[in-house]
Amino acid sequence: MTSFQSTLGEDGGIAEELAENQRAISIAEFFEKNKHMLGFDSGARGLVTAVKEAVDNALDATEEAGIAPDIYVEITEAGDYYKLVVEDNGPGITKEQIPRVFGKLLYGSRFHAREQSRGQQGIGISAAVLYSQLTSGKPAKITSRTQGSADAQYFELIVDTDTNEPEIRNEATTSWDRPHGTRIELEMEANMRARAQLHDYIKHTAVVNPHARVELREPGLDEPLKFERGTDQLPAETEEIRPHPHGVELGTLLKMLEATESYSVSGFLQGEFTRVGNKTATKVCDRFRDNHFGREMAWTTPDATDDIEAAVADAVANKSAAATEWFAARVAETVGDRERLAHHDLVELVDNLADAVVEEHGETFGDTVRENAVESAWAALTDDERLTASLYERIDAATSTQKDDATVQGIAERLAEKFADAEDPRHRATRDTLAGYVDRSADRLEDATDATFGDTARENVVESVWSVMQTVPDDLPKVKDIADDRDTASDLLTAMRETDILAPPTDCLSPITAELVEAGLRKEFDADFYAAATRDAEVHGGDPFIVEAGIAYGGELESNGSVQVMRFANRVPLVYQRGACAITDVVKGIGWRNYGLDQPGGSGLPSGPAVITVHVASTNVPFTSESKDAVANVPAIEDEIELAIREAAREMKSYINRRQSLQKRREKQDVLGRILPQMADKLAAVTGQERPNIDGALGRIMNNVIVERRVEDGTVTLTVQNHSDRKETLDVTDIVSVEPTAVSDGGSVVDLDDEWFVQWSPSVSAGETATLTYEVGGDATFDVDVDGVEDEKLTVNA
Ligand SMILES: Nc1ncnc2c1ncn2[C@@H]1O[C@H](COP(=O)(O)OP(=O)(O)OP(=O)(O)O)[C@@H](O)[C@H]1O
Repeated sequence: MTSFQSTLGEDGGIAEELAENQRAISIAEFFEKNKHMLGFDSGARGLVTAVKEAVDNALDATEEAGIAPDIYVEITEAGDYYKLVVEDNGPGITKEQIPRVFGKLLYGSRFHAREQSRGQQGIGISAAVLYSQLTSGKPAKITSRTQGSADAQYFELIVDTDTNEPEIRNEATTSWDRPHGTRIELEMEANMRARAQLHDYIKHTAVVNPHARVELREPGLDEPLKFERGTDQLPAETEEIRPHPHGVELGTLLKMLEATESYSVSGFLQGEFTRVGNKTATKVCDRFRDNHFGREMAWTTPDATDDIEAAVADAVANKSAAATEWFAARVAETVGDRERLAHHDLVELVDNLADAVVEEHGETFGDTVRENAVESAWAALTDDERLTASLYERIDAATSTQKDDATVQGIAERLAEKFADAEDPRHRATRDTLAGYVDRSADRLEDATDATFGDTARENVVESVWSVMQTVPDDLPKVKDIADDRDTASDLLTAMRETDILAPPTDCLSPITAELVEAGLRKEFDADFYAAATRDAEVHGGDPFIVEAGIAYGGELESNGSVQVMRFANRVPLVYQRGACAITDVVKGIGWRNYGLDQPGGSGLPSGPAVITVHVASTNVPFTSESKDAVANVPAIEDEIELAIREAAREMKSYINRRQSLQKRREKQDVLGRILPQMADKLAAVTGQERPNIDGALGRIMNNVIVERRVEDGTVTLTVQNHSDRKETLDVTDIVSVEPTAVSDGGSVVDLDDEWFVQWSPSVSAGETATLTYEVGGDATFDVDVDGVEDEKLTVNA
């Protein structure tokens, strides 16, 4: 045979030559070459990523230890390089762990934990160390003091890229004025071109972590950027959860099977997974049995069972005629009593009767007799005609009136053949095998006749037959055996995924809450309107997640250009890869014109004075890459992001509508305010009569709430006339320079530096008037303040 390889020549040795250059690559070496994957693709970006990794770790560590975070970040120019210092007041890191945490990639405490945390992979901070040593050649300097210890530990170290192990350059015990915490010092080639992103990261971190105190110093700032703690309340503590059966992959399952102490599958499922109790474990085990062993077809039994009786009698040898007759008659009779019978039913039934025959006739029916009896009875029960009749009934039920008799019969005959020809005489089949039988039978029928048997009809037949097939009672393989056999493990995994199981608990998550999302927006943005929404927890790939969204609108927000979208994942601001993020995609996909924002072309980022913020919290946020810049397009998460944004956007829409209608009202009022006096003047001129009193006319025409004050003989009367079409509740405060007395019902008086605040909160129905009174002696000055009704709907004549 001539092969392409023969043209390579006779010299050989190419593989050997190649082999000389082939060697394992350490993970550190890999990331040294692929820094961009971890967010260290340029000096500008590298600095931001290093800050982010250190600050995220500081927040994780302090929160885990129940300490209110106090984080200090300092960037200074150091000759050709930049020096980054990040200090926290966390629990510190033990002397043994420091080298591994900072000098070994993929070393961390969170990779296996199903709990919401900022860190996930155990790469972040060691990658920053790697980047700093590669660009400046200097080791990382770490100081850490653990809670309760008198001294701090100091290390200078780098990552050995050949071995991915820490290389300690210097080590000392030292003193540190912080009672506990960690200080990291890294020198790196960098620049401040990404200053905006750095500030955004720090500012947005403060927005979603109001319990943290954060301070940033960098060369471009005259004053440090300080964010004081807004609350002493730490985020709710999260619970670690076991994996959910719907979320694990085959590799993880195999590892778990190897590691578990459990002996049985049921024990393994209940012990290692969340939301699996005895009942659910049984359901999974039954599915597993179906996938692994297949089900057994249960055939309908004949009305007359003479054939079965004769067959059993023939099969029993060397027993007395009486015992044989009794046994054969009972087997036939019991079979006849059943509507359907699977092979394992027959085995059980024969066993029971064989045991009974000892009591009746004193003769033992051993294994061979039993096996022979089963075999003969099964053969008599499953002749071609019976198989076809049983299947005809199932196919007819599945296809109802759509198929003619000949077609149903044609499929039944062919399918019966498949069962009869199968290697396993017990007529066992997995669902896939059954589907194969049905497909081939239908294909053959279509070839032989002009009947058609489409996909839906085929699926219905499979379902109909499968529903009468029975789960077998065989013992499941033991956990240790499954761990050694990928195919069996895969059957188990399929069963886990196919079984309905309660969604995982959500106490492993710590959402910011709608209230704090809104408070964070209020703190940072001077807008007219704020709204926020927190959705209920959902699940993706076995991991629970919660989406929250907030919107700020109007006020001092920039009205030119696109709205600002702030993205957060597990309370970490995402500042890069905006265009590759599911959050941005969802914002772009919403029809914002429906919510009152401009959207050039009807899609894409809306424009106008708004800020949209979205937070995705999960035990496993699916990021698009290791640098954790963008949320991946997982449909279940995208759906929730959309619903959360729409919830907040609906509130914004009603606010914008209300504002627009008030704006129209204001314009109308302005026009009326101008023309009413002119009309009054004109009327007086034309009629020669006195100019009509137009006080209050504007308010009445505009259906306003009118507040008027009259003072007569020391009695002050404030009237509140409600000309609108709904009940209004107002806060009316009259500030008076003389002490008031005899304040009418419901009123209160507060004395402040010789000014008296007389207050009422009247509720006035549409078309009604409320009268509020008090008395003053002597000359007084008055100033009324009314709250609770928009300015545009209020006329104050006082
Ligand atoms: N400032 C700190 N205080 C206490 N422990 C820390 C601190 N920084 C890091 N650690 C510990 O070191 C581990 C490794 O941190 P690293 O940044 O490499 O990974 P991570 O935060 O777990 O995950 P990711 O790679 O997603 O950032 C953390 O899991 C944590 O246990």
